[in-house]
Amino acid sequence: MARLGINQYGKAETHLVRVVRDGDAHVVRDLLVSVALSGALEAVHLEGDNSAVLATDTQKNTVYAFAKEHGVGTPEAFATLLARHFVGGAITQARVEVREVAWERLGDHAFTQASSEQRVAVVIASADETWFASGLGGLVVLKTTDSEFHGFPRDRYTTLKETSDRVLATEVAARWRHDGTASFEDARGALLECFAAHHSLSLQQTLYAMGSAVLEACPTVAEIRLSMPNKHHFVVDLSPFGLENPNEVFHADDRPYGLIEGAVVRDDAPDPGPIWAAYPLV
Ligand SMILES: O=c1[nH]c(=O)c2[nH]c(=O)[nH]c2[nH]1
Repeated sequence: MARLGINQYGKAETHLVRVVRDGDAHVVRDLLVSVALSGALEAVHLEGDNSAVLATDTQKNTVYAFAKEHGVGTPEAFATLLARHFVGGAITQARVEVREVAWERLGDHAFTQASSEQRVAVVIASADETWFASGLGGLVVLKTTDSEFHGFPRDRYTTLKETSDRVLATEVAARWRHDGTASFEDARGALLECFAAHHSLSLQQTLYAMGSAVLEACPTVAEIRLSMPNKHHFVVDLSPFGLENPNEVFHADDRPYGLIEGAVVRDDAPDPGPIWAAYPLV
C-alpha cells in the first residue's frame, strides 16, 4: 500500500523579457518565472483526472499576459500578483519565484548584461495568507586581505597551513524572509558593506556577520539564509624560479570548494510557514 505524498506542479523558468517603451529611453526587464501549484490534486495523480489541473501552458501564458496588462514592477509585486491569481478551486497554495538579471544601459535602446547576479523573489499565496522571501544569487565578491584562517584542529590528514592573511572570495546566494516590505537595496547594501568591512577569521564568521548586518539594516526581515562557497585562492609557489610570492600570484581553484551555509534568525521571528519549501522538490 502507498499513498500520494507532497506534490506540486507548474511551469518552471518561463523566460520573460518585458520592454517598456515610455519615451525614448526604453527599459528592459529579464525574468525567469517559476510557478508551483499545490492543493487537492489526488485525482490527477491517482486516476488521471485532469479536471482540476490548470495546464502549465496556461500558467506560462498568464505570466506573459500579466507582464503586458499589469507591467512587472518589483519582482516581489509581480510574483504576488501571479501567486494570488492562481489560488482558487482545487489550488490552495501557489508559489511564484522570480529570478531577474539586470541589463545595464548603454544608450536609450541598447543594453549590456554586465553581471550574472540574479535578484530573487519568492511569494507563496494561500486563500488568506501570503509569505515572502527575497534574495539574490551569483553575487561574486573578493577581498585581498583582512581574512585569516587558523586555530583549526590538525590530524594526520591535515596539510592546510594556518594563515593570517589570505584572499577571501565567494559567490553569495541569500534569501531573507520578511513581511513583504523589506527593501531589497538595503539588504543587498548591508551584505556588501559588511563583506568589505568585516575582518574575517573564517568564512563562517563572515557569513554570520553578513546575515546579522541584514537583520540590523532591515527591521522587517525575520530570518536570512546564506550559502557561500569558499572560492579558494592558493598562493603559487614561485620559489623554484627564485621568486618570492608575498600574496601576489594565486591559483584560483574552481573545485572542490568549501561550502559554508547558515541562517541568522531574529529572536522573535514568526513561524516561517511554507516559505522555505523548495521547487524543484528534489
Ligand atoms: O573560512 C574557512 N572556513 C573553513 O571551514 C575552512 N576549511 C578550509 O580548509 N579552509 C577554510 N576557510
